[in-house]
Amino acid sequence: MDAGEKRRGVVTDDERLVARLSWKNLSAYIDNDVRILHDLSGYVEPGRICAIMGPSGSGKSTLLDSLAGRISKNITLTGDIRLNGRSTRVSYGTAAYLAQECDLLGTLTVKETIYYSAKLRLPSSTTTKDMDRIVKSTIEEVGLQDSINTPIGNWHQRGLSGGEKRRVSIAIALLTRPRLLFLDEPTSGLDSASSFHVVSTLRNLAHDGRTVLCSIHQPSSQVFQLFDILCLLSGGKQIYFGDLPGSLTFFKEAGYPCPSLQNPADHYLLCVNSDFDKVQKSLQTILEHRKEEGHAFDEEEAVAHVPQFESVAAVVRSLTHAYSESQNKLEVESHIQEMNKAEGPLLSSSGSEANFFTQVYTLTMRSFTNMNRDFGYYWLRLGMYIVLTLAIGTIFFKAGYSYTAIAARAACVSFVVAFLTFMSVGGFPSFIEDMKVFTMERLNGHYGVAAFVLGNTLSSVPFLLLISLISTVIVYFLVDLHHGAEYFFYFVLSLFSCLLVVESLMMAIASLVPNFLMGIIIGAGIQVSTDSRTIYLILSGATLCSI
Ligand SMILES: Nc1ncnc2c1ncn2[C@@H]1O[C@H](COP(=O)(O)OP(=O)(O)OP(=O)(O)O)[C@@H](O)[C@H]1O
Repeated sequence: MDAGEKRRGVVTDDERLVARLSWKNLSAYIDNDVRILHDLSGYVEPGRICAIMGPSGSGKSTLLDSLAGRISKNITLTGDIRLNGRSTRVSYGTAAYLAQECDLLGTLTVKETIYYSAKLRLPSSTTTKDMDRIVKSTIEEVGLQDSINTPIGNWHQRGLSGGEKRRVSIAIALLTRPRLLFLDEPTSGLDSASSFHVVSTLRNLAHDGRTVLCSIHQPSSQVFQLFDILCLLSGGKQIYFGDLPGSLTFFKEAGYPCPSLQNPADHYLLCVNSDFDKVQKSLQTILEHRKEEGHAFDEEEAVAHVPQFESVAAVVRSLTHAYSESQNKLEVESHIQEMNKAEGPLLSSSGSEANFFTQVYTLTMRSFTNMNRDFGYYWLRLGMYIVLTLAIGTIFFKAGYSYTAIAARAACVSFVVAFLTFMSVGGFPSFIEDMKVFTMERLNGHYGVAAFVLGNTLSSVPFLLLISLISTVIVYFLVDLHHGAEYFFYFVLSLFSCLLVVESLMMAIASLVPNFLMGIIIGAGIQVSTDSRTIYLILSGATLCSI
C-alpha cells in the first residue's frame, strides 16, 4: 500500500494489484497503408516511470494511445501488448489517461473539482467522512494543500498556474487509485520549474508502486533525470529503450557521444530531429567558414557536434541499426519474455462505481454551481434579456385596448419570445467549456450522456424560470398586457419552455440525438397549436425527447 492510500485508510483488493505492461513488435498503420510505428518493444513495471521521448511527429502519442487502448479508428495495430502477462488491450477505465489538454471547470475550486469527481466515481455507499478523507489525502498526494480553495480559473477569473492545473488533473486520475497511468505530454506549455514539480509528483506516484508512462517533448536536464526508463523514438522507429545511464553508453558506442555539460535529452533530440536539419547545416557552414578563415579547427568541438556533419536521416539510420544490433535490445526482449511467463492478476476497471441517481444529483449540483459563478452562462444573458424586454416594452408601451392594439400585442409577444429564444445562443461559449469537460470525463468512463444531459437540464431550470419571470413582468408592466394571472402563468411557461428547448438543443449536440427529430416535433407543435398551453406541452415533450 502506498503512502497516500495508507493515509486514506481504505483498503480494497485493487490496491494489492500491480500493473506490468509490455509491448513486443508493436507496429501501427494508418488506413492499413502508412506505417507510423515500426516493431517497437518495451516494458514498464510497477515503481518505475518511463519517458517516451522523440521529436514532433515521431509517434509518441500513437505509442501511448496504442498501449492505453485509445487508438483512432483509422489506425491498425499489430504486435503483442500484455498487461500482467495477459494478452489483453488496456480497456477504458482500467488505467488513468491524461490527455495533452485537460479541461476543468474554471469556476470551481481545487477542492470542489476533486470532490465532485470523487462523488461521480466512488461507490455511492461511501460516507461523507470517507469521501472528505479521500479528497483531502489525494490533494496532499499531489501537493496542492496550499491551493485547496483556489479557483481553477477561466477567462474572467485568475486561478491556478498551468503546473497546478496539471496536478489537479493528476489528482482526479488518482481518485480511483489506478495502478497504471498514461500521460500525454504532462509538461507541455509549462516552465521548467512547473515541469519539474509535475514530473516529481509522477515520480513519487511511481515509486509508491504505480506504473507510469508519459510522453515528453524536450525535458530539462533536471526533469530528464527524474525518469527511470527512456523510450526514444524517431519517425516511429526505436532509437533506444532502457535505463538513463545506459542511454549515455549507447550513444557513445554508436559514435554520437553526449558532450559533457550538455543535457542528454537535448543531445538525443538534436541527433534524431529532422527539424534541426537546417540548423545543423548552418552550424556546419559556420564551422567550415571558420576553417577557411584560418581559425584552428577544434577537434573536440567537431566531436561534440558530430551530428552536424551528417544528415539527420543518416544519423537516425545509424542509431536504429546500432540499437537493433545492441545488447540492450536483446536484454529488453528477454526481460519481456521473463515478465510474461506467468499470468498476473487481472486489473479491474477504475471507471465509475457511483449509481445513476448519485451521478445525476452530483452533476446537477456541479453544473448549478458553475452556472451560478460563470458570469457569461446566465447572469449576462439575464442582463441582456432585461435590456431587450425594456426596449420591446417601451416600443409597445401601454398598447391599450383599441382594435389596432390586438396586432400590437401579438407583435409584442412574438418579438419577446423570438428574441429571447434566439438570444439563448449567448450561453453557447460557456456551454462549449462544459462540453469539453463532458467529452473528457465521458471518455474516461466517469459518467454517461444521459446523466450529463439530465444534470445540465435540471440545473438550468431555476435560471430559465427566473429569466422568464423577470422578462414577463417587465413586458406585462410596460405594455400592460393585463390578461389576468392565468395568462401571465402561460406566458412565463411558454417563454420558459422555448428557452428550455434551446438549452436542450445544445444538449442534443452533446448527446448526438438527431436535432432534426426535435426540429420536426417543435415545428409541427407550433403549426397545430392554437394557444400557449399546447405549445408548452409540445415543447416540453420535445425537451424530453432530446433528453
Ligand atoms: N489518426 C491518425 N490519422 C492520420 N495520421 C495520424 C493519426 N495519428 C497519428 N498520425 C500521424 O502519425 C505521426 C505520429 O503522430 P503522433 O501524434 O504519434 O506524434 P507525436 O510524436 O506524439 O507528435 P507531437 O509531439 O507533435 O504530439 C504523425 O505524422 C501524425 O500525423
